[in-house]
Amino acid sequence: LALQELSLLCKRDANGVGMLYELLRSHWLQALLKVSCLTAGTVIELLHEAPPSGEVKELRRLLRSPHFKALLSAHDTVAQKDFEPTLPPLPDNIPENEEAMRIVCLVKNNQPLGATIKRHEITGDITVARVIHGGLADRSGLLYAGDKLVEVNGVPVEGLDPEQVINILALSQGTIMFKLIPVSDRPVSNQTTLYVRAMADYWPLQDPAIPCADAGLPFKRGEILQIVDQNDALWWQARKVSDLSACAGLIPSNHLLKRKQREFWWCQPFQPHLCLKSSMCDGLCLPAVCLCPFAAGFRRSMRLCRRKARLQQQSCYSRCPSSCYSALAAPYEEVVRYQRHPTDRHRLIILVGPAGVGVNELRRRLITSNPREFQSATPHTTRVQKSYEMNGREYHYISKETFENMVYSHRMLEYGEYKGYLYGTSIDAVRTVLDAGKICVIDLEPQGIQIARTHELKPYIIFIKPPSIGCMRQTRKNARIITDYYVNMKFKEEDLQEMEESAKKMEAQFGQFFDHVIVNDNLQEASAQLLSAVHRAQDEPQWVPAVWICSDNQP
Ligand SMILES: Nc1ncnc2c1ncn2[C@@H]1O[C@H](COP(=O)(O)OP(=O)(O)OP(=O)(O)O)[C@@H](O)[C@H]1O
Repeated sequence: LALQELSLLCKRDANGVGMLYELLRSHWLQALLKVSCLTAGTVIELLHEAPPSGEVKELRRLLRSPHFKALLSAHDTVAQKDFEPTLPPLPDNIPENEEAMRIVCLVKNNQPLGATIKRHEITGDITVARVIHGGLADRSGLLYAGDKLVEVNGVPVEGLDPEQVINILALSQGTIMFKLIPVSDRPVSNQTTLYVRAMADYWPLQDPAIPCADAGLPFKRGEILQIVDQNDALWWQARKVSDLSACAGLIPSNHLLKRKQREFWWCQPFQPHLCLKSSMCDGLCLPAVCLCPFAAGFRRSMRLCRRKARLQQQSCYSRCPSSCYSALAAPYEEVVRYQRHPTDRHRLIILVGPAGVGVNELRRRLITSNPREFQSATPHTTRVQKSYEMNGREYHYISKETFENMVYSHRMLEYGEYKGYLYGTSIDAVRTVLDAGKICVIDLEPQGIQIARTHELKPYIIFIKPPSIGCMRQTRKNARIITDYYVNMKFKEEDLQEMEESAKKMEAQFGQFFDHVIVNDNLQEASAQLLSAVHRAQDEPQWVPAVWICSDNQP
C-alpha cells in the first residue's frame, strides 16, 4: 500500500518538494513512525480501544502468543536502550592521532576473552597474536590478530611482559578497556572449513609448547574436528563436530603434531601385514561340522589361526608405550560426510574385538536374523578339503602357491598359519558378497583394518567391547571360549582379565578407526544395537576419509 501511494505521489509532482511534504504528512508514515517508538505493551493497549473486528482479534491473539511476546520484549529492550551493564564513557584524553587508535570496551563474563597476545622480539610491541573463532573477542568484531595494544584499563603496556598484561586482564572486574592501534592490513581469510579425524590423543594441559593451555582443545583419537583456521603454521583452531556451538580451541597443526609424535614415539611403527609363523603343536580337536549355508567365516581353525595372529602382535604391544601406531604418517585424516546411494554397493561391516568378547556370536546372530541381507566372506585355506565340505562354502581350498601369490599381490585382508596350513580372508571373497547385493559382515584382527580401508570397500568398523569384569562374571556363566585344546571351555577369571586388557590395548592402538562401539553386556541388547548400527552405516550419512570420495588417486 505504501509503495503504491509513493508511486502516485511521484507521478503528481515532478520536482519532488511537494512529494516530500505530502509524504511526511501521510497517515501511513506517521503511523509507522509512531509504532516503531511504541512498546509491545502499548500496542496491545491500543488494540483494546480499537473496534472489535476479526483482524483486531487475530492481531491480539498473535501478540499474546509466547514466542511473539518474547520477540516484542526483545524489541522493547533495544528500543528503550535498556542495555546492561552500562559501559563507561569514552576517556577524555583521546590522543591527537585518534584516527589511528581504536578504543575497545568489552564486558567481562565467565567466558575467556578468546584471544592470545605476544611480544614482538625486536620492537617489544605487544600485539594480539590470534583471536579464537567464536570467542568473546571474535564475536565483538573489534579485535584482530596484529592489533597493537597501547593500554589496558588505562595502564600503558609499553615495556610490560605479556604475562603482566594478562594479569591486568585477570584482575579487572566488569569491563575491560583496550586502547589499540589497529593492524594496517587485516588478513582476508579465504580458508575453507576442513573436517578431520584425529588419529592421536591430545591434552593441551600437558603440552608445555602450547601458547595458551586454556585456549587448547583436548581431543581423543577418532574424534571428528572442524578446523576453522590454519593461518598459523603451528597452531590451528578447531571445534569438535559433536559441539559446534562451542568456541574454537587451539590444536597443533599437522606439521607440529607429527613433530611431537616423532619426539615422543620412539617405538617402531606398526607393520600391518604380518605373516604369522605357528609354533604350536598339532593334534587338536576337529572343528564342529556345521552345514548351514552361512557357516563361512565361523570355522574354528580360522578363528584359532586369527587368535595366534593376535598373540604374535602382543609382542609389539609390550614393546610400545601407549600410542605405538603409524599415525606418525598423518596425525589428522581429512574426512567428508558420505551417504551411500541406494544403488551403490553396501559398505563392508567389520567387527573387531578381543578374543571371547562375542564377536562371532553377534555376527552369527546378525546373519541368522536375515541371511538374505547379511553374509560372511568365505575364507581361503591351503588345508585339504574334507569329505563333508564343499569348496566355496566352508572355505575356498587353494594351493600354497596360489595362497602366497594372493598375499604378495595384497589380495588378503588378513592371513596366518595354523597347524601348518594357511588361512585367510581375501578381498575377492568380500567383493563376491557385495556384488551379490548383500551386506558383507566379517570379523577382523585390528591389524587388518588398514588394508581394508579402501574407497572400494568403504568399511564401517564396529568395536565390540567387553563390559566390566563384574558384569562378565554374571553374564558369561554359561559362555564357552574356544581354545586350542578344548572346544567348550568355561571362561576362567584370567580369560576375563585378558579380555579386558586386550580391549584396552586395541582401543589405545586402533580406536581412531572405530566408527561405532558396542558394549557386549546383554546379548539381546548388543545384537539389537549391532543391527541398527549396520543399517545406519548403509543408510545414514557418516564421516569417511576424503580420499574415498575424491578417489581418482585411490587404489
Ligand atoms: N553378551 C553375552 N552374554 C553371555 N554370553 C555371551 C555374550 N556374548 C558372547 N557370549 C558367549 O561367549 C562365548 C564366546 O563368544 P564368541 O565365540 O562369539 O567369542 P569371539 O569374540 O568370537 O571369540 P574368538 O575370537 O575366540 O572367536 C560364546 O559362548 C558366546 O555365546
